[in-house]
Amino acid sequence: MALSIYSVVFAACVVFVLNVVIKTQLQRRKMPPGPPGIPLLGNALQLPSAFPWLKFTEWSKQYGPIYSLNLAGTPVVILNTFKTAADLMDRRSNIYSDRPRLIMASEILTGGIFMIFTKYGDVWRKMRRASHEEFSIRGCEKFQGQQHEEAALSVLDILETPDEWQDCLKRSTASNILTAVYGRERLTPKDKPLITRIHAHTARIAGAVVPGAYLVEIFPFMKHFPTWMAKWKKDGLDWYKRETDMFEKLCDDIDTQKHSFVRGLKENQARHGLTKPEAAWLAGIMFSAGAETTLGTLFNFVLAMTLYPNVMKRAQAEIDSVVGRDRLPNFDDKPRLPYIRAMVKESLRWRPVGPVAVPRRTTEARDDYYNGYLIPKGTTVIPNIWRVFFPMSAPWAMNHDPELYPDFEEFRPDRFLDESGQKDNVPPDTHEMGHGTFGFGRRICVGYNFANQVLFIQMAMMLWAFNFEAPLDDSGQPIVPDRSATIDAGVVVLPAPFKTKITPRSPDVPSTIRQELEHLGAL
Ligand code: HEM
Repeated sequence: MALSIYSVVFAACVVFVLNVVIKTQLQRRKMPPGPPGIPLLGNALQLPSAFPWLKFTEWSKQYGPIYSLNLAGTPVVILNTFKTAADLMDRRSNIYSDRPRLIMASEILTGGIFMIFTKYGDVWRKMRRASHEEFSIRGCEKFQGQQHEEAALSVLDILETPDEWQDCLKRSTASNILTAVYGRERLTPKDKPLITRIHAHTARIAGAVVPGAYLVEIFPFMKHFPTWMAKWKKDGLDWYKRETDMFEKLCDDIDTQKHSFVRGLKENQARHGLTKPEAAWLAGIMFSAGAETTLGTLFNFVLAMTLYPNVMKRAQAEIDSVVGRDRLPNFDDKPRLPYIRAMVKESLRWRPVGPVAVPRRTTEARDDYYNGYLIPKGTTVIPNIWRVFFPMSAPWAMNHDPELYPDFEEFRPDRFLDESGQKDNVPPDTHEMGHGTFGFGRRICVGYNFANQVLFIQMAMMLWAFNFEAPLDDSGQPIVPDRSATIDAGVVVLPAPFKTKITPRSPDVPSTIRQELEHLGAL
């Protein structure tokens, strides 16, 4: 009798597993082509845990602009061109705007109100509307004064400690965001504990997203375990409470005399309808989402300046002819600095700090079809924005698409200018930006206007003030940085540490910066 119960249970399991395998295989046949996998696990074991986007690009060579994977039963679609991304994420955004479920990172550690992971629903809509208002192109103009001052101060910092240029930029990008969000004064060493705390918060969330970090992602029923038998859940909920207190306190303490994101949220609270914790977490995410991404892009810019002296000289010539040497560049110069505008685009295209943006999930409402292929409901959709490292016969990765950028590995800003060299010229389906680094559709980066402004003024000021060159070794040979070495820093991918020699372009650089800062009342 006992044997027959076991036999029945065993047979039921076999039928269940076979059913899943057959269903998955039948579904896969209708989906875009892709590498064959093994039963149940599909392609899960073929994907390396480090730099998986390199594998995505390698597969794209074989399977083209859109292909599919099966990651242990989860259907995944990889998009490798701007057109496929725009067709789906821009033009069918009602289906493609959700995020994959992240139980630990989104539902437990951040209470479901960490905007970047939030489900495509009412909370996200409220947050998106409120943040879009403050960070729209018009909204961002209010931050230009502060960004100008911050860029000038950071250039002065670099001038005084050129070997610590990375720390100087780190402080200035952090300062930019915290000043805009909370109306704080420029960061000083006494703010270090706060910055360390926010960085630890970001690192904790990034760690929770790593595949395999928490079993609950594979066995979702574990979310319902009581906290006494699930320490990971208790810790996560404790962190959520502690960090809610931290973000709420930061909002309570804002300087109401200064323009800031939080002041705007408070003034429009009734219209936005955000609860106190939702508003506090919305403000809090801006640092996690905006500081390291902007910083990484500036590191890539410095790398490019070190590798491409001719590009640097052309940019400096443009600045000198428009701005001159008696004052610093400012935002009013932007319309007359097309090459610098193109340089911002090229820095974001050349080395995107987020190789696969933030993955999406199709809504559960219905299956979709694209070019005759099935994209089942609940599919994870990954835009492959990354680049290729070496010439391939047919690589597909959006920012390094050889059909749009034949010399894709070169840093060449004038690819984004028309023949006159004055007007912007960008490929279609890139939101007029020339790259996919800020993502697509309704969930495109809400801070991109803010980031573009910071990048523009920071690059313009650095090029006005400095020359960058590869330093020499003991035998007088230039130490050329490795252009392809990268490190995965959790939230972003950065260039591996490299050295650059930074020198002022003329002896009066320090006095001109000081004069301007004194005039602004910033010194
Ligand atoms: C170079 C700098 C930046 C890069 C490369 C970047 C990139 C991205 C990407 C790829 C996404 C996901 C888009 C998608 O799903 O299609 C995103 C989302 C987001 N970004 Fe940025 N970002 C940058 C700067 C900023 C800044 C400065 C802020 C805030 C001031 C910010 C706030 C956000 C937020 C809140 C989201 C979530 C949007 C949503 O889910 O609706 N980002 N960003």
